[in-house]
Amino acid sequence: MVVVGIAAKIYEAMGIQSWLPNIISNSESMSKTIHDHTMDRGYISTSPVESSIVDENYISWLKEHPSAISSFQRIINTSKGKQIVVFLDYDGTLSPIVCDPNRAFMSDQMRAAVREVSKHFPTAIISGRSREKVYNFVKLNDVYYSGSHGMDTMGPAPKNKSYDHHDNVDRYHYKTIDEEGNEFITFQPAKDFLPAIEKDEEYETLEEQVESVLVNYPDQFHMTRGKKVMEIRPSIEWNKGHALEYLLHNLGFDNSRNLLPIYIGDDRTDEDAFKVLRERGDGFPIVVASKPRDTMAFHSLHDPSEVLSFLIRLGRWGFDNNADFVLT
Ligand SMILES: O=P(O)(O)OC[C@H]1O[C@H](O[C@H]2O[C@H](CO)[C@@H](O)[C@H](O)[C@H]2O)[C@H](O)[C@@H](O)[C@@H]1O
Repeated sequence: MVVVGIAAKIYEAMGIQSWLPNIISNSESMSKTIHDHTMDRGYISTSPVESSIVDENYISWLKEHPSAISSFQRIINTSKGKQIVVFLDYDGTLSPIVCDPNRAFMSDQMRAAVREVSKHFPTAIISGRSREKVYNFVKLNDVYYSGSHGMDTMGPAPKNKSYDHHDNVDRYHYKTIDEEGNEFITFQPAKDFLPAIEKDEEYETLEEQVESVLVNYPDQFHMTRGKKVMEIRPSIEWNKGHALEYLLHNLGFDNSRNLLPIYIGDDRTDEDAFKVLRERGDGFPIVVASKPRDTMAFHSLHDPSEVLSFLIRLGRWGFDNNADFVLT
């Protein structure tokens, strides 16, 4: 019953109430009820509702940053007469966070959803990775790519590489099956190092070492921090927020009155773009977060599987409303 109570609170926070009286206390049946319900609403069956977000703090945080899925209609209602433009972060947004950055694959489902969205709305992927790396993960030609935190931006590019994700099979490379029986290959070459990576003291030591090197280059470089990642960046005033503005300008959408930018991202570096949207006052910054955190975003999505649900709905809405965008 405790589990039912918490699940009910989560769903209430997500704006799902009508089915609550029908909840049954048997947890297996409840799982199925949640699964069926989420499927009905276009959610993804891998929803972590049954496990990891059973967290009171998260529930109250959700009230401040409501689910972009339950707010979907409200978001769409504000788009009347406006051009929706979609900005997506890559790691942690379109792909799950994994140990090896070279294995942060985007699922075929996500790719199909992004492809569908890009048919109807200008779509850009803004990443801390190099543009080429992101392109090689996403492999869609009709989207804009902005790599290196927006320092390297390019429009539609020809597909230039195939990606083989079945190489290097060893004991770290194993098959997992989701609730629907779909098979996934998981590859975690740094799995054995996880306990060490988790030790804050060691991360801090590394951080100190990097800083001690950078002290010699005060005008040229600075360090930024992401999810278990430190990056040395050239000291120029350019971030994902600038990239967003640059892309809007380049797409010819300077008239903010007719624009509805949507930006979805999970990292600290995405906050620069959220801030730009807040300041513009015309868009929807959406943070991908499975835990409460300080953010400039208005709405939230729990994880990439919810990003997928949101994008599927957006693409479907674009299709139903004949919103065709032709990239030039
Ligand atoms: O702007 P993003 O597209 O979110 O890229 C940010 C960083 O992403 C990568 O690191 C993160 O994802 C890795 C793979 O899931 C993970 O191993 C790492 O802990 C994360 O920080 C990428 O490696 C970085 O270069 C990007 O800056």
